[in-house]
Amino acid sequence: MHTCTHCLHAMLLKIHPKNIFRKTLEEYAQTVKIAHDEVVRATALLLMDTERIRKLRPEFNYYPTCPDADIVRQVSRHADVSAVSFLLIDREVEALEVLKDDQWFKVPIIPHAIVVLVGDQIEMMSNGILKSPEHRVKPDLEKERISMALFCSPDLEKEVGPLKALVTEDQPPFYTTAKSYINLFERHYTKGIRPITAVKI
Ligand SMILES: O=C(O)CCC(=O)C(=O)O
Ligand SMILES: [Fe+2]
Repeated sequence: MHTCTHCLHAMLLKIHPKNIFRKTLEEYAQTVKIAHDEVVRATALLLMDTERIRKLRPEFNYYPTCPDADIVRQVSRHADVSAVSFLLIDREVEALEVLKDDQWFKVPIIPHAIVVLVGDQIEMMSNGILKSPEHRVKPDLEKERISMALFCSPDLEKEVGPLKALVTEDQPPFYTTAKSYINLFERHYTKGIRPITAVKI
């Protein structure tokens, strides 16, 4: 049976916790952690906070050939609720698109490259200096596609909000602080609202 929501998120790790693939995934996650620290460091302003972004959540996406591309495209438009996301996209099927200035741009496939996306929590911490882009997957009608995301976030109990160093008299906070920010996702996503609107001042 095919349903479009079913296309999106298959959590293989949960289904196969002892799978041999788990070891490979753990090694990959260790490597991505190094890349993660580099990315956060490269955003200099966040240097003091690298320790806070420590949670890694893998997610596997499988997109079967889809008879109703328009529905899936609408369902999948979102920004990530992570701090930073690392995406391994399909080697053959170009389908990821990012919204910039109200225009959708295809993300090109570059062999062995990892796509790095700023998530909502970095947008909040940077007080809006870095933006979390909306993106979507435009499924291919003829070819199935897979991708794998590693979402990096602070611990749920950590308060996330604009860093003090980035809030001044001239630059007030544009976001409130929030704990468990990722929990806002379900509530808003189903209504088609970006969760970040809930923390914008
Ligand atoms: O499949 C992709 O290329 C992107 C998936 C995605 O945006 C996500 O899992 O948050
Ligand atoms: Fe995403």
